Amino acid sequence: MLASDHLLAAWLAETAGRRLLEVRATSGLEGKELKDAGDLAAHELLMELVAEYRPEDGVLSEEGKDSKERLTQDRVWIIDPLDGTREFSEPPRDDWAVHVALWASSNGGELIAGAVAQPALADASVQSTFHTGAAPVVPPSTSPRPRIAVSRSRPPAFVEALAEELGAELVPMGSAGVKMMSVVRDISDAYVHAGGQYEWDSAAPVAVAAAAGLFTSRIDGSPLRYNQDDVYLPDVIVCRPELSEQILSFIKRHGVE
Ligand SMILES: Nc1ncnc2c1ncn2[C@@H]1O[C@H](COP(=O)(O)O)[C@@H](OP(=O)(O)O)[C@H]1O
Ligand SMILES: [Mg+2]
Repeated sequence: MLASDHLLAAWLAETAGRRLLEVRATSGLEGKELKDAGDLAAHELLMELVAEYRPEDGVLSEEGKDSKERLTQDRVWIIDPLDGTREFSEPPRDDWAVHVALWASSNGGELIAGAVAQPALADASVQSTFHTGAAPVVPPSTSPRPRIAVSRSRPPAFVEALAEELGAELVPMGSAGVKMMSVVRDISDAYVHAGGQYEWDSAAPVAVAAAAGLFTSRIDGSPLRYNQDDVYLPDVIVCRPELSEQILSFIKRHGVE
């Protein structure tokens, strides 16, 4: 099974997710200490497992040192060991995730696999790992008006104006990955972010969202590019395809300030 990059990504994200649940349940830590312990435990486990199963590949992790050797490698894993760190430290919140993506130099550089695990969602009735090995099927929208997923702690001001123009409502939640998976899961219809983020915040969820047939781009409509020298990737749109034109047009007319 681990010969497949898709299934390896899913297994890595799930395994790190289980480790995070354990840290949350048994460490006795809270607040910043819990955040740091989670970040570190998931990062170290993922580094060990990638080295064991894909020793030739490069890695870019939020919690690791960026060696830049990855710029010369054909395959690079882009990992956020714990996205939504704040929500992780607020049990029993479930809006945090593990992101594992694989970038390859083919076709000028592209994401070729990705997985987002949402470990705290895990109960028998709800799928909690989304991955490119079995691309999720996005159900028809159940909402009479569009829903836009926004940060719980720092919703960008322009998204409120965008929501007004679209007649949309805002759905606050933590974690970039959880917000993108909320579009996949028909909990929202769009995630529009600007003002700061890094490649690891969006790589895996964008790979999954694209595989599920959703629209993904930068806010100027250009493609999202990964494994760049500068890993700052401050803006992203993930939405149902039928909303992309309206969203891009709003941003073109009003900007994001
Ligand atoms: N303005 C900004 N600058 C840098 N990172 C940002 C950001 N806004 C959001 N992020 C990152 O995107 C992720 C989701 O944030 P939010 O829940 O507020 O939407 C978080 O990742 P981490 O939890 O991995 O740090 C957060 O750090
Ligand atoms: Mg993150």
